[in-house]
Amino acid sequence: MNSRMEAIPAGWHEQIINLLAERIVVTDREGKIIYINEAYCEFLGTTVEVAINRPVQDVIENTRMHIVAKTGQKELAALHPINGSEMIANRYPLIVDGELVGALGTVMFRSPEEWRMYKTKIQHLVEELKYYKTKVEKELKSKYYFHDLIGSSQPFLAAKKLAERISASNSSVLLIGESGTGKELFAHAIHNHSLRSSLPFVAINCASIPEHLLESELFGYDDGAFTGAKKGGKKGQFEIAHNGTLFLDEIGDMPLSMQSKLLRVLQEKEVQRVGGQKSIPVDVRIIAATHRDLEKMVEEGKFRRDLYYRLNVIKIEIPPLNKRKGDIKLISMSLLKKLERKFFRTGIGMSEEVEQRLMEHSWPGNIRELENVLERAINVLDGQTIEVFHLPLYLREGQNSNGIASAMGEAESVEEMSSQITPLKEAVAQVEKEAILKALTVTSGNKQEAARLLEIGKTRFYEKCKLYDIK
Ligand SMILES: Nc1ncnc2c1ncn2[C@@H]1O[C@H](COP(=O)(O)OP(=O)(O)OP(=O)(O)O)[C@@H](O)[C@H]1O
Repeated sequence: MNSRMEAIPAGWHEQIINLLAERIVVTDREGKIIYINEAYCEFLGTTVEVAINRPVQDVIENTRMHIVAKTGQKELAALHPINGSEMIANRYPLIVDGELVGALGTVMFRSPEEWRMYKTKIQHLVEELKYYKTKVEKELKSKYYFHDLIGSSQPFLAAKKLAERISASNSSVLLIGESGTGKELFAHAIHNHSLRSSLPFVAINCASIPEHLLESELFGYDDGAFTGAKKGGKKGQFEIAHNGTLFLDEIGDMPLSMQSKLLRVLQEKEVQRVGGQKSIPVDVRIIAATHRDLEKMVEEGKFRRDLYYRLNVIKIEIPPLNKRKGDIKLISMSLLKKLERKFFRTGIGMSEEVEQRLMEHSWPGNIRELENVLERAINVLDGQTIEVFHLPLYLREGQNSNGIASAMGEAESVEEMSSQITPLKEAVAQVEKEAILKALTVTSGNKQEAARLLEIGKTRFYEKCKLYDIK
């Protein structure tokens, strides 16, 4: 029997490939798509004609195909978030005649039904895995000190000075600031500058812990507290942070039922593990942080007033990046140094035009967004100077700070101006769509984070994405 490929009629090849893997993409060494099948395009909400010859990162969110095409390192059964779901991706380097020529990627699941079934099955596990992964990463990450907090603008220095001054005290601290302004960095720095610095610093993100895990995570559990509980029980974060600092990030997202339990622990300075009887004394300094307006939440009955007072002993407001634009260059330089180490590069700088674009932007995602923009630029940079075309589209186009092109300034007559007026409903829809797209760019496609930036619930966010056909 002839087992050579030539024996297979040419017209069969594509169908055979499609049967082997429902969604398939092939790139060259530069990460440019040279083949993608219809099923994959359909799933991505694009077409083969649009996708072909484009950089794979522009077509497939969160892809790493261009990296595999460069490194030659295969990645098997990797979790790949697409369209808000975790898919399983395999990425193989393509080696022809001993030479790395590109990469081949497949995504599992043959039908949306199959994918939905799988998704329901593993959703719980993925949530838990994500939570523990972030926690481990955080624990391994180097700790920050006040000198790591870059900025010389007046409002920033005032916040930093206050934080430094109160470090030695044992009072609770409430850090208020938009997402990505550096609240976590402040918490680290306060701890490292305090008398507790050699003792544990435990960070916990109240928004990212699945609700059913929060209580046992904070307070621990005793042997046999629930099915699947570890033998011998488990310490909670309060016990682990004993004598040190407990950083409660996103405190505004803590469910009301948990708020009462937290308040009790703060008042009594002792915890009771889930399923346990014993009270365990704990001495922890609390640093809480949120991007939400807690006072408003208290008024609306969404946050306990007594807990708010207990946490809000020392309030530090961290200014958003657009209120300290003078710091943008300094912070960018410091971030570039950090990124140079990460990517084993040296001497990376930015053109004046790029600096100008960075100054003009409103930075809804603050320093985290700036960091993402620079990291993306380094990824696509061949030389040493970041130019405007290395920036994401929304910064390249020089939109004004609201992301809406300023048409008014260009209009010459009343007639011209009136011809530019769109029905309000349409205009609102356009602004909403742009805001969602921008939030998704800022968060590198993370829908949950994008919803948070836009300050709307996840359900509303998904409804809007559906309405505006945003995949
Ligand atoms: N002043 C600063 N100088 C340099 N880097 C900073 C500064 N502030 C924040 N960063 C960087 O910006 C990123 C976001 O910071 P951080 O996680 O502390 O923000 P956050 O306010 O806690 O965000 P979130 O509310 O979303 O959790 C981090 O990578 C951090 O290293």
